[in-house]
Amino acid sequence: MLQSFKHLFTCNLVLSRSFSGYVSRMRYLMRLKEDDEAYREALKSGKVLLYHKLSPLLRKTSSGVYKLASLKTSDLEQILEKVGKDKHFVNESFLLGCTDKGEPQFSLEVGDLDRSALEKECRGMFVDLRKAFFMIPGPESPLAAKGQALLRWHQTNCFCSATGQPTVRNQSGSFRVCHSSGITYYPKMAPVVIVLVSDGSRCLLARQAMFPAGMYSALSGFCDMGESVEEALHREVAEEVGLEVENLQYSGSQHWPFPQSSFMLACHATVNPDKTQVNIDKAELEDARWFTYEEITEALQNPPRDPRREPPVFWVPPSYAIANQLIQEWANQQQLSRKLHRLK
Ligand SMILES: NC(=O)C1=CN([C@@H]2O[C@H](COP(=O)(O)OP(=O)(O)OC[C@H]3O[C@@H](n4cnc5c(N)ncnc54)[C@H](OP(=O)(O)O)[C@@H]3O)[C@@H](O)[C@H]2O)C=CC1
Ligand SMILES: [Mg+2]
Repeated sequence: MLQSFKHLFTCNLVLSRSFSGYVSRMRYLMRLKEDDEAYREALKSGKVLLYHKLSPLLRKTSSGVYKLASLKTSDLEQILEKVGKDKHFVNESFLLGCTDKGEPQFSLEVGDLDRSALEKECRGMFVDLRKAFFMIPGPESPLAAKGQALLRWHQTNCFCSATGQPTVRNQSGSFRVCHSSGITYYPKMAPVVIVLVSDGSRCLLARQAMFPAGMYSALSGFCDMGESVEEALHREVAEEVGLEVENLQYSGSQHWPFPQSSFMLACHATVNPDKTQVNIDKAELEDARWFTYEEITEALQNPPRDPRREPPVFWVPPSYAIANQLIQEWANQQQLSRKLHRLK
């Protein structure tokens, strides 16, 4: 028996050597989710992102740029003790992923601790996530979002919905179990369709009353139970602006942490250019209108610095939102077809 395990172990080593770095990292993360001992070891050598009441900790670099602060576990233990918390509190961290170099990353909620004392000790500041997205480099946004989403999910899933009994997390935080009912709960995202509708020369953007002043985005909506992406997309456009879309084209997807975790599925679609009259559902939308290529390129080229303080008349969601990707793709497509048209 022992020999066969040994054999398996050797095979795994050989295999992992032949894997690409990406595969090795994914296999490593898989192991950390399942093997508590390996998880504890990883936590000792990993880095932790701190959140205070779900706001991530940022640090200003010497070049004046803000970045997500990730603290070495040993440093964090010392900081915790300085602010009057047991160092073993780091064990409450959740596994987030690992860097390209295979360094494990974790998130920890420290909302019960004194915010300013922590900020001083960590040489950083806790910033509301929406605001942080305007400050940190684009590639850090998904990690900041995931860290917050995972913490929120654990905070709001402490009890079993069948028995009302407390649920218990596994070590890595990849699920929670109710020992009374035996039900395992995994972190969830709600599927949402988002679509940029074009009539060939203009695109349709809308705003909800709760959006920041002047911001217009692509149409979006939660998928109903049992719906396909295509059905949800047709229904949402019909409900919100009274149009029938065709030629659906998938663009990409994104995890979106606000207000709860959504899984955004982004598509392009067209309408018949003779049937573009919008009929807005005022319960959902404050406004929806067609924008020209010139209006869109102007908005893309001049994103507002601080839209909540100085909102422009019209602006589009920032680059970390998948709506921005859709709008950018549409503008590129328009530019190309205009060039081709001129060549004819
Ligand atoms: N990343 C991006 O680029 C963008 C992301 N989004 C995100 O997409 C999500 C959906 O967009 P939105 O247009 O508001 O959606 P909908 O058009 O479906 O309308 C939202 C309404 O659906 C109800 N609702 C809330 N949560 C759920 C749920 N989990 N399942 C079913 N219905 C629900 C709410 O009703 P009630 O309030 O009555 O309970 C809410 O008023 C939002 O979270 C938004 O932040 C939107 C645009 C761009
Ligand atoms: Mg909507």
